[in-house]
Amino acid sequence: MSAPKTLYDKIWDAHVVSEDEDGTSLLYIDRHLVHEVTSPQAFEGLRMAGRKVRAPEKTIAVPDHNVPTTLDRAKGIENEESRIQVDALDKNAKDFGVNYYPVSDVRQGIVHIVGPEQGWTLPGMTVVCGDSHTATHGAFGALAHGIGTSEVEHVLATQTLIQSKSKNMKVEITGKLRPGVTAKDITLSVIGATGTAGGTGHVIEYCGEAIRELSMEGRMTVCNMAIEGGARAGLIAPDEKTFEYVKGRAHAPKGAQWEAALHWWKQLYTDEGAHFDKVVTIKAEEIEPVVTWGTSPEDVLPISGSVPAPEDFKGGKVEAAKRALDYMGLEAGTKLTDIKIDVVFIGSCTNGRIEDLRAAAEVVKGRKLADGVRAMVVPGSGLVRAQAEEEGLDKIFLDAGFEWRMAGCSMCLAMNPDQLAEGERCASTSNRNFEGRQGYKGRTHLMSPAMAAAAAVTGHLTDVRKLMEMEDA
Ligand SMILES: CC(C)[C@H](C(=O)O)[C@@H](O)C(=O)O
Ligand code: SF4
Repeated sequence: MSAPKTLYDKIWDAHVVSEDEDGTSLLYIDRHLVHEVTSPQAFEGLRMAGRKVRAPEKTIAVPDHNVPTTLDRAKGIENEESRIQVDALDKNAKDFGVNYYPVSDVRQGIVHIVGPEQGWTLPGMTVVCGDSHTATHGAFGALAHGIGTSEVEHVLATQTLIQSKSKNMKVEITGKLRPGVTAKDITLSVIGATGTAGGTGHVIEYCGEAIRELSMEGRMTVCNMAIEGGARAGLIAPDEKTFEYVKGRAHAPKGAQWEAALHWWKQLYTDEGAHFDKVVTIKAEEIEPVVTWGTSPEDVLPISGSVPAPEDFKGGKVEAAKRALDYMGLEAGTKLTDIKIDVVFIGSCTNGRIEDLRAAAEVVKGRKLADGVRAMVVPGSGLVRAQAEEEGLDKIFLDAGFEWRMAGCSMCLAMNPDQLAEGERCASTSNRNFEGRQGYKGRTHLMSPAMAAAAAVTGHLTDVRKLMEMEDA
């Protein structure tokens, strides 16, 4: 019998092409996702060297960060820097013959939503992209992580990547979530518990009853933020839900190939007795709907709490908390539910999928935006948008006074005109609350789609369970 292996060990071992004396390995890459921000120099490097893309059929490109999300976006991009990046991707995709979903294609959207949607992301694969939130694809039991632009060029040219193996970390969420608590609350609570450096040097495998009970979309939300917890990647072992989600998608295997793939996918679990270098266990029943109060994803608290005081922290964190409170314009001791908001953003690769829009719409239905609040819903892909319209969700949002946008990263990072004005405070379903992330001097509170919707209709941070009169509130 060979030694018990973790899921990460198994995928790693299946992809090692060669091992170097310096301890690094050359890994085969199954899927290379590409967006317009981190790829221009990589393609240019190939062009200058007279090289080709080694496996264009395994390379998938889509513009997302810079694209306008207004209905008239076919008119083109005003901002020159943004336009140059998107135009470059248009040209590079054509010149190098890779799979491409241009802005005019209904399948266009955020790269991490398009990959799974089109069946490019499959269990047991290695998936890379010049983007830190590539961790999202780990929800399928794929080893997925971000790479830098020079690595993008290396993968384009060789379909391989030089890597050092990470350590194994297990995050187990035991028991069942209470009503009104979502995948976003799990992933933020994990970071609250471990800190943004808690996963450094590790690949996290999320497991436990609460993870198994999540839908594939919820699992993507959890893995999406593995990087915010410092980890190289997040993983969830594939199961029947995974196979069901993947089956029949455009680029999923078919017929005999499907059967062969299933055979391999069913071996993708951590063996009994396999070693983890670090283990974190959280009880699902103890997780509440949470929001962030500061400028790091670890600045997270249950909505029933109050803004902390710098003295509540230790060491270097005291100064960081002072600065965060100052930047956020918050006073220690303020009840979180007394924090008024100006803007609501529902979207991003964390929470821009159909179930997220359904959850938000359920809260918004029959209600109106609070006075003075502006809000936008930005579906994660054109197909998510179409599905939502088929279900009448667009009408619910429009009737309440929300803007209903086209797909893209949008106000998650404000590379397009969707930005906060100075000092504006936003309830956001995205994954980063860094200073200026959503616009110069803009302030971000991260939360789930249901919680963002509750803030939209009340005008302040709100416990969605109270608004919806759920038993646990
Ligand atoms: C632009 C890109 C490189 C960046 C990332 O890597 O994550 C972006 O997607 C983000 O979310 O900050
Ligand atoms: S939606 Fe946000 S986090 Fe996701 S890839 Fe785009 S900018 Fe990055």
